[in-house]
Amino acid sequence: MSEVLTFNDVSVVRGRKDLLKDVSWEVKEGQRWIVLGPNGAGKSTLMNIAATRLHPTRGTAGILGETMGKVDVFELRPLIGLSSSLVANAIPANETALNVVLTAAYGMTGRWREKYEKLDERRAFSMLHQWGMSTFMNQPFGKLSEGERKRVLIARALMTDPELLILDEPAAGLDLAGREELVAQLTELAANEEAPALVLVTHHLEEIPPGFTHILMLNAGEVVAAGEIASTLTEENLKATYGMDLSVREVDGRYSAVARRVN
Ligand SMILES: Nc1ncnc2c1ncn2[C@@H]1O[C@H](COP(=O)(O)OP(=O)(O)OP(=O)(O)O)[C@@H](O)[C@H]1O
Repeated sequence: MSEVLTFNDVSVVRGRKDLLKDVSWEVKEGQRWIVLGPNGAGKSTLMNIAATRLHPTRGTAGILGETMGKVDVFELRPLIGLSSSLVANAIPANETALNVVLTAAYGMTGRWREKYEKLDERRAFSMLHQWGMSTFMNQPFGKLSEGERKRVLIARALMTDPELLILDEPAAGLDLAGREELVAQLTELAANEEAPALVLVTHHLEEIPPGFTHILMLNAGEVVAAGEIASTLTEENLKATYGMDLSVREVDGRYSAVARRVN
């Protein structure tokens, strides 16, 4: 199984603060990871390194067999699909849903004067179709609902047929039905052997799609625990992650957590 991410003692320091501290993490081909942690734990910072948007201050970040700092990131980026608020914010509000997906093939966020291949246009349409968004192809991104935007962003992230797909809080802002539909689609994606390695950042155990295999738990920039979900997502590790006594339930591969009642 080949290495997708090999992070050794990765730290990111800004001023006197360690946004990440000595994070070691390995993601292999075929694995599906959840990254969990409270606000400010460093999840997005870690995803920005994995997506080659940020260099570690210390340590080494191996990405798809290359080492950050020793490789042209523009060669790596087409191999990494990223859906995040950072990407969403870079997209012009008047760009159509189809163009949002299509421009990923050219490493851009807005269409300008480039000429696109018919083949790319067909693939962009097919990606939108797969994520239930083909009827919105001509609608401006800025006029889509939150849930529709999330789907377009995932279609965009998959446009280049990446080897690693990073979804940073894909269910944030979705209503209950929207979340459940997304979890169902991500469950299908996780089960697809052709799908890239997956990394999904979330705050909520309810958003973990069945079929995800591993979890990385972060607190204050440090790894609390990492490993297979079944053995790692324990009440003890959740307490160390969130500083709160939580009671965890698992029903048919779906997880949930609530505060433990003190009698
Ligand atoms: N450029 C920066 N300079 C200083 N501090 C920063 C910088 N970027 C992020 N931070 C801080 O680093 C910490 C980690 O931020 P990050 O966005 O990675 O956390 P997160 O786990 O993704 O949080 P959330 O769940 O709220 O999105 C936060 O305390 C944030 O304020």
